[in-house]
Amino acid sequence: MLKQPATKYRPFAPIGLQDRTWPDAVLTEAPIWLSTDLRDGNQALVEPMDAARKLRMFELLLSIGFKQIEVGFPAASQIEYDFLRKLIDEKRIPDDVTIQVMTPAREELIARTIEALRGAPRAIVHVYNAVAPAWREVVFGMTVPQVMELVARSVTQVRRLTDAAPQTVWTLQYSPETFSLTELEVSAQACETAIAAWGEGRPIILNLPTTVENATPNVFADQIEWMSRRFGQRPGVVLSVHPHNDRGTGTAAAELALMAGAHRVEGCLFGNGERTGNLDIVNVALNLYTQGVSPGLDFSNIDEIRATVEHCNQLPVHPRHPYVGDLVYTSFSGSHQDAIRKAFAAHEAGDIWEIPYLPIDPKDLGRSYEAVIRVNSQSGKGGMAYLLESEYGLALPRRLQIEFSQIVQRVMDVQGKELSASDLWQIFRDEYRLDTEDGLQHRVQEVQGSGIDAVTVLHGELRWRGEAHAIRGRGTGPIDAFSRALGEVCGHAIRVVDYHQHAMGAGADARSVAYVEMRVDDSRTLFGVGVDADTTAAALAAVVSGLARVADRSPEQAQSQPEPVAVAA
Ligand SMILES: CC(=O)SCCNC(=O)CCNC(=O)[C@H](O)C(C)(C)COP(=O)(O)OP(=O)(O)OC[C@H]1O[C@@H](n2cnc3c(N)ncnc32)[C@H](O)[C@@H]1OP(=O)(O)O
Ligand SMILES: CC(C)C(=O)C(=O)O
Ligand SMILES: [Mg+2]
Repeated sequence: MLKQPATKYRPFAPIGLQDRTWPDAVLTEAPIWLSTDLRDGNQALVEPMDAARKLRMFELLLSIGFKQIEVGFPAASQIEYDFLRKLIDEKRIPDDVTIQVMTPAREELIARTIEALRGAPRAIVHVYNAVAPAWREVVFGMTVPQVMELVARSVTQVRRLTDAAPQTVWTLQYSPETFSLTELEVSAQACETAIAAWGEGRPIILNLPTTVENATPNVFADQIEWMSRRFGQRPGVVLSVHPHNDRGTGTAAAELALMAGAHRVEGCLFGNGERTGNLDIVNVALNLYTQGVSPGLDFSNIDEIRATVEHCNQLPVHPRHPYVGDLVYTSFSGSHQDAIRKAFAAHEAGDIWEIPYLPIDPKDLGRSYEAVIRVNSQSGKGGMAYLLESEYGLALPRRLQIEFSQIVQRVMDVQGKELSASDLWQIFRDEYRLDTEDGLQHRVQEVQGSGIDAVTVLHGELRWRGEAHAIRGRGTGPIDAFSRALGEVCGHAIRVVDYHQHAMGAGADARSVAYVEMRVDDSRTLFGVGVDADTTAAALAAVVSGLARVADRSPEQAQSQPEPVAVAA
């Protein structure tokens, strides 16, 4: 038995490119994108797409803006063949779009593939054969010259058959499959052989895959720069890459390869594909977007795209998947929420996007801000204040945020699950008695004196715990007068120490919300909240709310739930 399984493996040797230039390159434009969802993605599905799903995927890819789409492997099955025929016969390929189809370097399969393309206005014929040592030795049992012979024979056949169908504009794509695992000279020789058989200067895509990712992405970048030096300036040649994601670095490999000289990228939406998937083409495109480079693909309704992809592939997209997952624009943790809330408040339309923890504006992808902040036991006051403000228009003063977040935390400790904005609103209404009938029902207000010496005298009828009380109070203003009057009825000394008010809602439905911070019996400081169409009534209701909170606390509660701690602003 192996004691150290790592001894089974050997590292892939770096290629030792000394004067590499790609580390200094900056991506300033989008590459040519090829979607292989209908081929490489499809061949990896538990249940490959039927005709209806294929068509839906094709139309989705068109709507996103792909100009090159690998639509299948027509020699593989009747479904694949018929789908290609449908696209051509029903003239479903827009004038600015080129379809691509794949075939192994096998005579009968090449013949059937090109036959399937008859009548296509434009087409890329994609021929591949594996060139790495293990495949040469184990799969094909071929020497390097025999592999080159296979390439020459196959491409010559493609040329002969396509020359016989001049109504189609043909491009050859040659992929030395397993490129990243292959000696560079062997890959280069295979590409030279393909170019020579196809005809120097005629349009050819040299597509270099990490069929299986085998090294860190910088090694792939060196390989691509090496190939780019050899083929990058050759007339008719487009250098393309086709990364997979076995090491989880498909995106990095593609980006570094573009820096190293590739101009075209093949991949699948959300990284579907063999094993751990093809390169996630959405990821690379939106990474460019966040660097200020337009990818030329439209993901402005990413959720709809995801729904279609999930339908076609019958595979779910992970909630943490870059840019599209359900949770990727959501912060649960308090300090992140605090930073996001402050940055949103400071952000103005037209500003550069610099919102902490949100690398992209969710609205650019058709997502809303609703899910940006969600409250659970990891959250702080900022998150809950954000939800109450964005959903219910409550701008809680900072010290009230601190008080209320401790109340929410206690609920959370018992329930242990996420609280929605409406849960928070209900807790808030209950805690601050927004639904009680208590309060000043009728009031008559008079002001005696004037200027700095003016005194408000307030008369009225207070409803307190279901009973009506006639009250009369004098003070420096209505709040002060009312606090004194209320204190007399309830047997408490009330002093208002801070007061905030703002409008909630707009137009005829607008109401005023008042927050009073009060000191009761010189021993407790806490908030009361009142909402009313009238601003003074809202303020007075806030005083009743605060007092009710004091009065409702049983001695046991006071023991087990300490008063929220007032923290200095
Ligand atoms: C990295 C990639 O994504 S490669 C893409 C692969 N995609 C697919 O295979 C999906 C569709 N494929 C299919 O439906 C089938 O494989 C078919 C119809 C193409 C061929 O089926 P079969 O004729 O039964 O052959 P099979 O699939 O077993 O292929 C193995 C044979 O092809 C040869 N072969 C494999 N790849 C290639 C190639 N690129 N060029 C030439 N020959 C090849 C193998 O050496 C083997 O030959 P052998 O039978 O003489 O030993
Ligand atoms: C480009 C082709 C052959 C491919 O899918 C691969 O090598 O992964
Ligand atoms: Mg592949």
